[in-house]
Amino acid sequence: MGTPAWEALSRHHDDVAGAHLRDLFAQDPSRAREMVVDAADLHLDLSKHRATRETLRLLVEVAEAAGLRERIDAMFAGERINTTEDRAVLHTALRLPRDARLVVDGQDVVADVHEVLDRMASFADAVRGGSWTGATGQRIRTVVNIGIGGSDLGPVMAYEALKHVSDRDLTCRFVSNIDPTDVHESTRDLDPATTLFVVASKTFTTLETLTNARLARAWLVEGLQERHGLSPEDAQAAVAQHFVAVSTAAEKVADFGIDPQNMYGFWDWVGGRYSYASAVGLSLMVAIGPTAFREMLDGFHAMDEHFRTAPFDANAPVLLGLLDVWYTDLFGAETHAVLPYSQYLHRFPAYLQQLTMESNGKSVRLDGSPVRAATGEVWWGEPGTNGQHAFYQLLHQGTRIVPADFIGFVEPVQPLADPEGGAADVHDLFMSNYFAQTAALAFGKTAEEVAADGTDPAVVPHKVMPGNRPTTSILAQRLTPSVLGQLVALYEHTTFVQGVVWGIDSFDQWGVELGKTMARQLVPALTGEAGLDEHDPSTAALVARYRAGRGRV
Ligand SMILES: O=P(O)(O)OC[C@H]1O[C@](O)(CO)[C@@H](O)[C@@H]1O
Repeated sequence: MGTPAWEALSRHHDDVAGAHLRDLFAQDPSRAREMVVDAADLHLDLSKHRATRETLRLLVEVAEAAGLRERIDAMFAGERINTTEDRAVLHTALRLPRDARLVVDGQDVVADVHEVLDRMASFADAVRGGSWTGATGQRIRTVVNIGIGGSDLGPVMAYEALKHVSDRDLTCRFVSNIDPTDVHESTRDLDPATTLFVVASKTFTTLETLTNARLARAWLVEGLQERHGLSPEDAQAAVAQHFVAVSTAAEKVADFGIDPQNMYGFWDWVGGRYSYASAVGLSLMVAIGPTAFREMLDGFHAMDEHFRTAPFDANAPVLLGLLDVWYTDLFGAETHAVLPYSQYLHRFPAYLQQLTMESNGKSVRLDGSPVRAATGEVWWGEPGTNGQHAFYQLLHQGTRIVPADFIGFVEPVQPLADPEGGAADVHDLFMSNYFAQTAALAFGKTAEEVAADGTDPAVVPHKVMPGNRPTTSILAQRLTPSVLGQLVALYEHTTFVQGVVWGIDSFDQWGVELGKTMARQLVPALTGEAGLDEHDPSTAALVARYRAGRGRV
């Protein structure tokens, strides 16, 4: 921004912004073949973007001027690029192969990573194989992950995505919200004797997680006594068999009462939203098994290597990140839709919300000065085809520009014949929507075409499909653990690329702190132990109403 490369891009935007995708394809039909990127097992079609090959070239120059090469190298080398927290950013080290070596502060982090992975694998095998039992000797049937943010969204997203490779004799549940109904609904039909809790919290200070863990511990201890006749002492001691922890904070885990032997650690160079390839993925590993988990890590690593080594003009995360900058800063796009054509990926948009918005929702640069352009995008989405019957109307005919990612798979995970017995199976019916939607968004339907259908002239304007709506199509053969890892790493690095161009720290999250502090301070006001005078008039009035409703006037 402010560089000659940025100025050149802005001038180029003036030239191409008015062009319709219909014209861009007419001028350059080969863009369908050439504006594509292959990264590991992912094929990305960028041809339906409101951009030309010249645009991509100029965007790459912007990235070079922003020092992207140096920033990538610094991240992979373990430099402390998260400057506001003075931390290295090394989620990529979580997926390095066993024989790699990366020394940070005199310590080979790869050896540390694999030591924890091996312990996790032994534990996962023991739970899956039935040798790790609950206090009554019964095998574990349900794993309940208690965590929030990065300690929840990654594991739950990946568990849902890879359910088809999970052990169906075991079920995972995920409790995150401090709303007590979450823990209640997640445990009410469970047997404490066959339930294992994984308390996942990087800091082990997060109010929601510790509160839910305490509620779960009380439910376990009480249930083992009432339903299984354990003495209070035995039920208390059973916590060791029914609770494990995932954290960077060993002392706090011990203070909570979880045996440090049953703690799986990670490191401060793993950000919460970048953490599910670490021990934070323990519940997932129990569900899908160590082999599939390692396949997923290999998928992450394949994308890491692509990002680290591919030239920028053939580098998927670089080009996706730059296209996001293109739309955000030059077209004024405010949101970004992610539309997986896979029901298994139904939590993927929610996962990406934390990844992208906690990372890039910033308004100051690394040096504390105000950013020079709009940053971040509001990420949202739902799986297709559900979204087609809900919000696609706005994508097709609304006045806003919403860049959208369509993620689809060639092979179905569950092969099912067409119930009518035709040539098309249900996956064909499903995927025809994936292809149709991006074509309709790009090329639309003109007034002439609508009129030619014999449409009432008064209705023609309502049926015109403007087209020129940008999309990325991401196509992979099949939703495997490896492909899931590749997809996640793709978006992690895309997020980083944007942050580098905007000059921000994509790895801190100071903006979440004030609300947490204020919530803690407000508790006495809610109970009536403290007055309301020190709060702003609006909040005081609302709390007064709440208090009255709870009989605490
Ligand atoms: O794993 P922890 O330390 O409990 O934190 C949970 C989440 O809370 C946040 O710090 C935001 O409040 C996220 O960045 C993080 O993923």
